[in-house]
Amino acid sequence: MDKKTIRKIGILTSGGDAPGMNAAVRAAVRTAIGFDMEVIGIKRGYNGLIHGDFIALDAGAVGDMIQRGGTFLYTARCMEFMEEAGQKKAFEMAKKHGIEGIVVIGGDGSFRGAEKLSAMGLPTVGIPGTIDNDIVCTEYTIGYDTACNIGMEAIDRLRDTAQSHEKCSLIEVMGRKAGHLALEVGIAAGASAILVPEKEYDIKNEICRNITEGQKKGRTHHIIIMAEGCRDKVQDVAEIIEKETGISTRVTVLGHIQRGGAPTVRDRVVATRMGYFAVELLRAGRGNRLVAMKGNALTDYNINEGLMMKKSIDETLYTICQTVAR
Ligand SMILES: Nc1ncnc2c1ncn2[C@@H]1O[C@H](COP(=O)(O)OP(=O)(O)OP(=O)(O)O)[C@@H](O)[C@H]1O
Ligand SMILES: O=P(O)(O)OC[C@H]1O[C@](O)(CO)[C@@H](O)[C@@H]1O
Ligand SMILES: [Mg+2]
Repeated sequence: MDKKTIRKIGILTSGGDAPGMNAAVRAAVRTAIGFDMEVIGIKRGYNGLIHGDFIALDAGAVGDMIQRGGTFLYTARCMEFMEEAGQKKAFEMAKKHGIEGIVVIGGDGSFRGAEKLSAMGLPTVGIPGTIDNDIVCTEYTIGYDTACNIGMEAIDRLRDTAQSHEKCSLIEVMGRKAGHLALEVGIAAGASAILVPEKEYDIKNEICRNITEGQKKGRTHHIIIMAEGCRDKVQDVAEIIEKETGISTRVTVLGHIQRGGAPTVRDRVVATRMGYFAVELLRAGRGNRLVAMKGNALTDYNINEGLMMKKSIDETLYTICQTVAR
C-alpha cells in the first residue's frame, strides 16, 4: 500500500483503563500529526465508534496529559460491539467520517474487536494497555509497572499495621485470570507467600504450615498475597489461616486503587514508544497488527496470531519467591 494512503486516523481506549494510556494517545496523536494525518479521538471505546462520539485531536489537545492516569478519552466495555450488527455500525460510522485506520489501546477483548474491524476493511493496530500484563504476545503491557508500584506501596502500609498488631495480612490483588501482577507485587513487598492461579497451592499443608514454622522462629507478622484469579475466595482463605495457625488475619482487597495514579517512568516511556510505533505501522499500510515488546524491542504480530500465543508466569521468579520467603 502507498505510504501516503492514510490521511485520517481514529484512536480509542477500551476495556479497563491503565496508567499510561494517555501517554500512548499523546504519542500517537503527535506522531500522526507529524506525518500530516488528521486524528480523531473516539470516546468510550467502541461505544463512541458506533455512535460517532468523536473529538478532533491536535497537538495541543494532548498537552498536559503524559502524567495523568486513567484515559481522557474515557473507556468502556461495549456489549453492542460484540455483535456483528454493532461492528457494522461502527465500521459505517468510521467510513462516514473518513477514518482510514484506528489505533486501539486496550486488552485482549479490545483486540478481538479490532480484528473484526480489520476484517471488514478498516486497518487497525492494537497497543497493549492493561495493568494485568496478560496479553500473551508481549512481555509488557502499559500500566503494569504503575500498578505494581501502587500495589507495593499499599502493601508496605499494610505491613506497618500487621507488624504492630502481630497479625497476618492477606491481600488480594487484581490481574483477572493471571498472576503476573500478584507475583511481582508480592516479591517487591517481601510476601511470605504468593498465591497465583497458574500454580497449585495447598492452604493447610503449605501456607499454614509455613506460617506456623515462621511463628516458631519468632516471626510475628505475615504478608500473604493472593491473585484475584485464584480458585478460592480470599475470605475463605483467611478463615482457614486463622483456624489452623491461631493468628488473627485481616483481608484487604486492593481493587481499583491499582488502576489509578500517575504512570511511572517505565509506563510513560513504553507508552510513548508504542504510540509512535503503532502510527508508523498504519502509515506503512499495515493493519490487523498488535504492537508487542520482546526483550525491550518493539515488534508486531497479526492480531489473531498474537492472541493465540502462550505466556505463563515467570517460573524463576516464583521459585525465587519461595526461596527467599523462608
Ligand atoms: N470477541 C469480541 N468481538 C468483538 N468485540 C469484542 C470482543 N471481545 C471484546 N470486544 C470489545 O472490546 C471491549 C473490551 O473488552 P474486554 O472487556 O474484554 O476488555 P479488554 O480489552 O480485554 O481489557 P481488560 O481485560 O484489560 O479490561 C468489549 O466491551 C467489546 O466492546
Ligand atoms: O473494572 P472492572 O470492570 O470491574 O474490571 C476489573 C478487571 O479489570 C482489570 O482491572 C484490568 O483488566 C482486572 O485486573 C480486573 O479483573
Ligand atoms: Mg482482557
